[in-house]
Amino acid sequence: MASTVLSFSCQLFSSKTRKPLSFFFPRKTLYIASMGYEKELIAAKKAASLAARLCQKVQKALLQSDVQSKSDKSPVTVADYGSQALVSFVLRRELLTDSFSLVAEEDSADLRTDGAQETLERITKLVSDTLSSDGSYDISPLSREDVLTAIDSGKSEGGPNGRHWVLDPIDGTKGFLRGDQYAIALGLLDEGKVVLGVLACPNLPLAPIGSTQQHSLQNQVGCLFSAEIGAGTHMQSLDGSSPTKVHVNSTENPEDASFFESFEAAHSLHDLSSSIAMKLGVHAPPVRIDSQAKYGALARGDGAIYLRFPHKGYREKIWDHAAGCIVVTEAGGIVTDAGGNPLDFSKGRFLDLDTGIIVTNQKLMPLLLKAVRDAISEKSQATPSL
Ligand SMILES: Nc1ncnc2c1ncn2[C@@H]1O[C@H](COP(=O)(O)O)[C@@H](O)[C@H]1OP(=O)(O)O
Ligand SMILES: [Mg+2]
Ligand SMILES: [Mg+2]
Ligand SMILES: [Mg+2]
Repeated sequence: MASTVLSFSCQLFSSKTRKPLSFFFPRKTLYIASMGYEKELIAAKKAASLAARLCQKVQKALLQSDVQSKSDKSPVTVADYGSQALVSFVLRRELLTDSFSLVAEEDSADLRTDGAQETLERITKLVSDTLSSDGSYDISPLSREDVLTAIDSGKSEGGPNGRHWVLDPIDGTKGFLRGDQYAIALGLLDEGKVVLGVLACPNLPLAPIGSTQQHSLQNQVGCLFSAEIGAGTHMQSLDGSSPTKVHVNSTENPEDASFFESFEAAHSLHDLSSSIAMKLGVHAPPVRIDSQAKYGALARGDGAIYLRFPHKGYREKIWDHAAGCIVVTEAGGIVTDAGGNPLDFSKGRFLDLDTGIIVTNQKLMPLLLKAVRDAISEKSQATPSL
């Protein structure tokens, strides 16, 4: 079981004179056991890895196909639903619990219509094939109804009590369609707090992004990040290498920091990020990639800052940040809204946020918060509707 070690020394004071008494307690070491989510973490890694396998198959077929145009939404639909059904199925099989609760992005309403039966059949075959390729489940062929039920198990509202799994079966749909970055993002809430998170990023290079140095892992892609509260963040290849511990970039100097943001300008205000970066003195141009792969890349130190400022009116969902948030915080980083408040995952399916999400290391956060405040106030003076 993972544990956190705290060391401290302590001195007593006389209640009459307020002078220190002449002895010290010896340095003590306290072992605070983490709550222990090992079983859940193993299940989550297995579920996300299998879902990644399913998504990779669909993305490969999509990119090789001469027939389907990239704007065709159907392959993405098949992969989204397939990934959600698969994760739900694996978690239930691995954890064997009666109180299974899943907050997930997709639901089966569209698949229950008459016109969707062919799509549903494709999804059912994909899920069955992926499960059989793993070989660890003795499944009689899955029925369409099994798949619909598995997808609909993601309708939970979450909240502050008990345990809830939180899933984005494909985060970064646009990246998936382009053949770029996407992630399968799975987290676990316990009493409103994220206690574990797994990010499977099938197209993320094992070597650092943006590094100009030659690296032995240069051409290998497919990363699995996993984090458990109090136990740090690890990365391994989706092919199954052993996990290594990762840490956020520790730079204190914004001039050495590079920053991540959404590839899609529709998802985040690029001009606001540029103005924040300028105020901070960041020299490097933004690194624009899709999905929570940004959180993974940041957790292993590829860049030092992630800025996300959705357009007015957009409400962030918990499945878009739960796994990414713990992957970064357990690697030593901080995730807050633009006002410096920690993200609150206990409010149901949505996050209530002040303006945007910012991520960096402990040392840069005060400078970053100031730059964010200044840039937002300048922008709102120029455009009062922000
Ligand atoms: N208008 C929008 N503004 C911000 N985020 C969005 C918007 N539309 C979809 N998203 C979600 O943003 C996330 C990806 O953002 P990015 O890749 O830019 O970081 C995804 O969760 C995506 O949903 P989805 O899970 O359906 O892909
Ligand atoms: Mg998403
Ligand atoms: Mg999604
Ligand atoms: Mg979506």
